[in-house]
Amino acid sequence: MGILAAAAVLPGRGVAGLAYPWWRREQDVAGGWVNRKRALFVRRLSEILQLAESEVVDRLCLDRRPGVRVNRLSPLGVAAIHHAIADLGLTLDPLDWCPDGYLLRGDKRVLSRSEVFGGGHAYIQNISSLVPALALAPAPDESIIDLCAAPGGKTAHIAALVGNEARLWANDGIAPRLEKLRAVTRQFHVRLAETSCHPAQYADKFITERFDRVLLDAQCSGEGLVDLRSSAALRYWTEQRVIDYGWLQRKMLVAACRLLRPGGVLVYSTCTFGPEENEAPLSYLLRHHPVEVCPIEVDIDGFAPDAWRPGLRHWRTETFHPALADARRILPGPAFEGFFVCKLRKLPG
Ligand SMILES: C[S@@+](CC[C@H](N)C(=O)[O-])C[C@H]1O[C@@H](n2cnc3c(N)ncnc32)[C@H](O)[C@@H]1O
Repeated sequence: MGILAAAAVLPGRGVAGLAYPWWRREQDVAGGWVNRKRALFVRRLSEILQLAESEVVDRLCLDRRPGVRVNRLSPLGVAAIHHAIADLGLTLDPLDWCPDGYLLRGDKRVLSRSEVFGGGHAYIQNISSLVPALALAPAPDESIIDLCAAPGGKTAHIAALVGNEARLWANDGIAPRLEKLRAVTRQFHVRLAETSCHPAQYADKFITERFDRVLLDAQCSGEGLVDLRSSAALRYWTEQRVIDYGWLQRKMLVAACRLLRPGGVLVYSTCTFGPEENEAPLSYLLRHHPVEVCPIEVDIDGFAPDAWRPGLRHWRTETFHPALADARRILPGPAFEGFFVCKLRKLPG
């Protein structure tokens, strides 16, 4: 067969076989795949969050205002930290629902490159990440474990809430991440009783101590952090990956529950939306282990009305535990990243 004849029968070729070269076809196939994945993702989130698809897209295409937590553990003192931040030409707008929590007005890079951050006097984090430690409501003298702790933002927040006066244990399942956690906690003046590198799903096999409070800020598919303006935003996202994480999280939750003493409190959080990673593993825990859901007493409603949704009762063929209405699904917005938080208490028995 001659070249022109071959070109004529190959799919995707133009009349002369050159008008639509192979590399354009590859690009279009990849582009079509990316667009289909994006459409599937947006449709899924629209169902989960009960928002119009256009609103899902708008909420995942935002430059969010950065959050800042002024670090009470710093030897500099809170007033001096505020002065140092003002001297950088930056402004802090207080969050009435989070002590020492602020929204930053100004360029985050100015703060991250400054001695205020380098010296561990103020931590930069999205304000959704402030909710889990507040929900945990730690108290001095308690024993507390953070099971997926690296890089350490929430560990440092817990330490600040108790003035470094709790027995605080930080675990992360990935060794290099644990090193990062050690560096961050040193930088932010956090006193840790223990660090360890165990897979959270088996942590109860390695750790014999039982705790007053457990934070499980689980590894997840990160749907709440997706920025749809980036063509690579969904590179690693698939529904199968979401389902696989759900199985891991179920095991992590069971181990976390076993690490609690009766009456102890567990906070489960993810930065993802899939019910497979949130309500499904939690429903399993509630149906097979002695735990109950507690309301989350962090009042973000005045700050951002309509900022969150209750946990879902149904998703596709599944029905979830009714108590999960007290879980919170924080919607992505101009300040909040997408997040899920649930607080549980271990019952005696
Ligand atoms: C969402 S991040 C935690 C963020 C952290 N809580 C913070 O506020 O800085 C999840 C962490 O889980 C860790 N991780 C992944 N798989 C794990 C496992 N099987 N067991 C324990 N930790 C794991 C990752 O290394 C990652 O640091």
